Amino acid sequence: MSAILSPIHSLLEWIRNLFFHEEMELTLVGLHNSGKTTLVNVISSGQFQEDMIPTVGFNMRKVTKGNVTMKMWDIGGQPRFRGMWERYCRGVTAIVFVLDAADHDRLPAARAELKALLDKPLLASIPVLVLGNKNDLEGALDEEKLIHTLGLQQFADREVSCYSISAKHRIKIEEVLKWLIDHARSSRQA
Ligand SMILES: Nc1nc2c(ncn2[C@@H]2O[C@H](COP(=O)(O)OP(=O)(O)OP(=O)(O)O)[C@@H](O)[C@H]2O)c(=O)[nH]1
Ligand SMILES: [Mg+2]
Repeated sequence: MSAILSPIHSLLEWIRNLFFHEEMELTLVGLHNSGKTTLVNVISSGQFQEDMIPTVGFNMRKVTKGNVTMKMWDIGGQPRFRGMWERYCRGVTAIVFVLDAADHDRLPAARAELKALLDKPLLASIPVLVLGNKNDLEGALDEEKLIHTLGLQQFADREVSCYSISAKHRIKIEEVLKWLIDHARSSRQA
């Protein structure tokens, strides 16, 4: 057997070595077509599908990997479902806001929806992970540009992180999982 572990094996090994069983509840929100359901699929089964059906309402997926159980609420991003976002974000371990980092025309709308959500007083203490998805596409904004374009500096008084990822090519998925697990731990210790 090769001594060099693939990234996914080393991640699984790292998860198995966690002493505590971590339970976390996440809510994924963001404009439609940003890749929320794709990300949930990639995290839970490793499957990428090109032709996805838009989410109507929401899906819930529970997945256990090693010592970690993740309950993921995946909410539809079409305008008619956005009124549900806040309700599904209340009390979760972390909010994951996904956007299509290559869809420049819709970045202002993504910024406005993110701001409206983070302005909700009941969500003030919940950590937020902003994911600029589809970084495999030409013209996708990198982390620095995302922070600037989304105006993330205005949230300096709360826990907001931003990664540039590709659910399709599994770029930075390990870092996303590590961030989530770290935040599950800190919320348990709080
Ligand atoms: N190139 C590329 N395409 C992606 C990536 N992630 C998702 N997609 C594609 O983007 C489209 C929309 O993906 P979904 O996962 O359905 O998006 P969603 O955010 O769940 O959309 P709603 O359910 O309508 O809110 C699909 O065609 C996916 O194949 C990625 O990382 N790169
Ligand atoms: Mg969806």
